[in-house]
Order: sequence, then structure tokens, then C-alpha cells
Amino acid sequence: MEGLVMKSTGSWYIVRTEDGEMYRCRLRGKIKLKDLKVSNPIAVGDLVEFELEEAGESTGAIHHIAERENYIIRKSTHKTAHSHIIAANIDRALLVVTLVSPRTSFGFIDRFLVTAEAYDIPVTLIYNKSDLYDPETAQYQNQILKMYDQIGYSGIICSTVSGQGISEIKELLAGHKTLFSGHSGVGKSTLINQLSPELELKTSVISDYSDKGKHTTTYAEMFELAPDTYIIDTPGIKELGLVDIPKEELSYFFPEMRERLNQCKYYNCLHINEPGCAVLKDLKAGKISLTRYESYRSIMDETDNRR
Ligand SMILES: Nc1nc2c(ncn2[C@@H]2O[C@H](COP(=O)(O)OP(=O)(O)OP(=O)(O)O)[C@@H](O)[C@H]2O)c(=O)[nH]1
Ligand SMILES: [Zn+2]
Repeated sequence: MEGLVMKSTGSWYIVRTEDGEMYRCRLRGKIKLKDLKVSNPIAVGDLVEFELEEAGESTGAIHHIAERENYIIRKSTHKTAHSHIIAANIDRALLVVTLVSPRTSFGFIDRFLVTAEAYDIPVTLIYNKSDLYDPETAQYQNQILKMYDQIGYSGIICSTVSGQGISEIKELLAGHKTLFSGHSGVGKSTLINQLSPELELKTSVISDYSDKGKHTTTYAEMFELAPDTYIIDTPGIKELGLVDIPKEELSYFFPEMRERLNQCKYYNCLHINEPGCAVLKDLKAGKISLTRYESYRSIMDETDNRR
């Protein structure tokens, strides 16, 4: 049988077949892990083949994992493994942010975007709580939306109170697997529940299956919103694991810098104070956003300190 992994803790996996049946599966024997040291060899979003342990039972053994298009990891809580795969085969990530109550920092947004670039996952920014904006904030919001849009991160302004943007988000999700992320309090759960009124019911079905009273909130879970349309919720996952990017390569993960790299005088320009730097020139000219550049420098300092 074939199915899609809806939840993965590392010791068992909830697999959904095309007819909508759920199976609790384990790994049969050892599947080769290549060189990646992870606590869960199979992740949410993986397509797997499995066999029923016994005819008529709802437990199975997985014997094959289809090759992944992409995956995203975080640091593992296990002592023995380096990382935990949050999800695989993601079509798009939505980062829910807010300008008010609470305000999401540019640093957080840009770290998320760098990570997504590194994993090759397109991102759309969801600016929530627009019902709380005064005219000034609304204007500021438009500037920010435009700034990110120009470098390839489209945005949708939305509100779960007024309903603004909700249908646009639904359209974006249709037919895809979409990862939802965002700081606590931005309205991620409220939004997800509005996108699918039946979701709460489905959530409880999955937890009945797997949790047995134990609370494991740091595992991503996938839900079906509509046929062929899935969302991956990441409760309690604060940040995506920022892969360790050498500082010489960091600018490659900022699209607005990447497109200027071959215009810098030095091929190994770090865009800090080098003469003939195309990034600094366009930063001064206002063609590169100062907040983006500040995030670049701050991520670079962090990597320096970790080494
Ligand atoms: N005014 C306003 N409040 C909202 C909106 N969306 C959500 N909220 C409120 O924001 C608060 C946080 O919403 P949640 O959905 O719990 O946020 P979350 O991001 O899931 O947070 P965690 O559950 O902590 O991860 C709640 O009080 C919501 O009612 C919105 O569009 N406008
Ligand atoms: Zn440069």
C-alpha cells in the first residue's frame, strides 16, 4: 500500500492512504539513512510504501520511502541525533507575521527567509490582524509588503476578524502541501481553523490515534484541507533550523544580494566595507532595504560567534 505521512515522531508514523484511511506504521528493519544523522528517518510529507502487519489491522510496516523533493530540519531534542526533519516535499511555506500585537521582528522574518532559500522552498508572507491597523500602520504595511514582494516574497494582508485575504489564501493553498509557521500569538491557529472549519475534528482523530495521552507538541502535523490540499502545522516549533551557512555564502541566500554578486569588484566580497561593492552601493542608493542588510549582518555575526 502507498500513503502520505501525516505525523512522525521517530518511533511511529501516521500514514494516510488515498482513500482517506489512517494507519499507524513503524519502520521495517533499517532503511539506510545516507549521511544525514536524524532522529526520524521518515518525516511528515514523505510518500511511503507499507504492508499491513496483519490483514484487517490498521498497523503497518514501512519498507520504502520515495525520494524527497526537499525537506526542512530543526535541531533534535534527542541526544544521539543531530536533527529532526520537520517535513518533506513542501510546495510552499507561509510565514504568518503581524505588525501589531505582537509585532514580528524583521530579524525573525529574514532568518526564516534565509532558511527557506537554503531549502529551496518558496515563501509567501501572511500579514495578519489588519483589522487592528490605524491608517498610518496600514500605509507602513503596504511599504513592507512591497519591499518583500520586490525581492520575490509575495504577501497577503489578512484578518481572521474581518475576513480580509482569507479567500486569497485558500486559492494559494489549493492542490499543494503548505507549511505554516509563525511566532506564538500571530493568529496561526485561528487562521488555520478558519481555512478549514472541520479541522479541529480531524486534529482530534489524529491525536486519538497516536498520542495515547502523551503530549508531543513539538512535532509537525499534516492535515487535509480539501482533496489534494494539505497544510503542515508546526506547533511549538519556534524557529526552523537555520543551517550553518558559511559567511562567504550567506549573501547567496538574500535574493537581492545574489543578483548583484558578480558586480562586486572582489569575487569574495562580504559586502561589509570592500571597495567596489555593488551591494553597498545599492544600499546607499536605497535599492536594497536597510532592514534586510541589517539582518544579513546580524546573521553573519551569529555564525561567526558559533565558530
Ligand atoms: N484582532 C485580531 N486578533 C486576532 C486575529 N487573528 C487572531 N487573533 C487573536 O490573536 C490571539 C492569538 O491567536 P492564536 O490563533 O492563538 O495564535 P497562534 O499564532 O496560533 O499562537 P500559538 O497558539 O501560541 O502558537 C487570539 O487572541 C486571537 O483571537 C486577527 O486577524 N485580528
Ligand atoms: Zn560586495
